[in-house]
Amino acid sequence: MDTLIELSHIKKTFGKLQVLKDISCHFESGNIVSVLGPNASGKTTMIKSILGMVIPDEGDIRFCGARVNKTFDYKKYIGYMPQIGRYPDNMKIGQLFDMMLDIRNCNKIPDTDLIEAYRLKSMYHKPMRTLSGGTRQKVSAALAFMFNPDVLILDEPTAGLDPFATEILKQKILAEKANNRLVIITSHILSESEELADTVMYLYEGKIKFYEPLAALQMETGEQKLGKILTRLLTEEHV
Ligand SMILES: Nc1ncnc2c1ncn2[C@@H]1O[C@H](COP(=O)(O)OP(=O)(O)OP(=O)(O)O)[C@@H](O)[C@H]1O
Repeated sequence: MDTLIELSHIKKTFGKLQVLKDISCHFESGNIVSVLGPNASGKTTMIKSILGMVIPDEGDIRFCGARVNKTFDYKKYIGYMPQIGRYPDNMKIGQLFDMMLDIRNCNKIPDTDLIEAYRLKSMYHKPMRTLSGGTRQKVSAALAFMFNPDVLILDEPTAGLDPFATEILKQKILAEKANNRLVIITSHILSESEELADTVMYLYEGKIKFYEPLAALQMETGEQKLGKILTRLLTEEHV
C-alpha cells in the first residue's frame, strides 16, 4: 500500500469558527476509509481541502509526496462525488457526460459501468433540472468513476439512492478497492461503513478522535458493530 494523500497540521477557520483543528493523517491505496462524525464536525471541509475547493489557513497537503497547495494537476487523479451535485439546469444528461469527456480529454477508455448499471443512457435526453434527487446522485456517481481515478472521494454517496442503486454503488466501490484505488467515504450510515470500510476515521469538532483499522477497533472494544464500537469509544473515554 502506497501513501497517496498526506495531510499535515491542517487548520481552517470560517469567521470565528475553527472547523479543522490541526488535522494530520495519511491515506493509502487499496483502502476504503470511512470518515464519520456528527454534523458540522468538519468532514466535508476536510474532503474539500484535499480537493482544493477549500484552502486551509495552515498546513500542507501532499498527493503522491508532492505539495498540492494551489496546484491543479493532481485533481485529475481524483473522482469526486459531492453531497449535492450541482449541474447546469438545462443541460441534458447525455450532454453533461459528453462535456466532461471533452474537458477531460482522457486517453483511457472511460469507465461506463455505472452508466450501464443505472441505465442512464435511456435518460440521456432529460435535462438535469427535471431529475429526481436519486437520479441526480446516480449521475454524480457515474461521473466520479468515469475517468478511472486513483482516488475516489465520495461525500454521503448513498443519500437519496434506493436500495438497488445503493447496492450497485457498494459493489462498484469494492471493485475499485480491489483495483488498488483509495476510496474515502463520508457517511452517517454505520451499517454501510461496517460493510465497506477497512479503516475508520472519527472527526469531532474539527479533530481526529481516532483513525484506525476497523478490525483493530473491533479487537479493542470486543464489539463487532460500528454503532456499539462508537458508543464504547466515545462514552467510555477510551479516546
Ligand atoms: N464556506 C463556509 N462558510 C462558513 N462556514 C462554513 C463553510 N463551510 C462549512 N462551514 C461550517 O463549518 C462547519 C463544518 O462543516 P462541514 O460541512 O465540514 O461539516 P460535516 O462534518 O461535513 O457535516 P455534515 O455531517 O452535516 O455534512 C459547520 O459549522 C459549517 O457551518
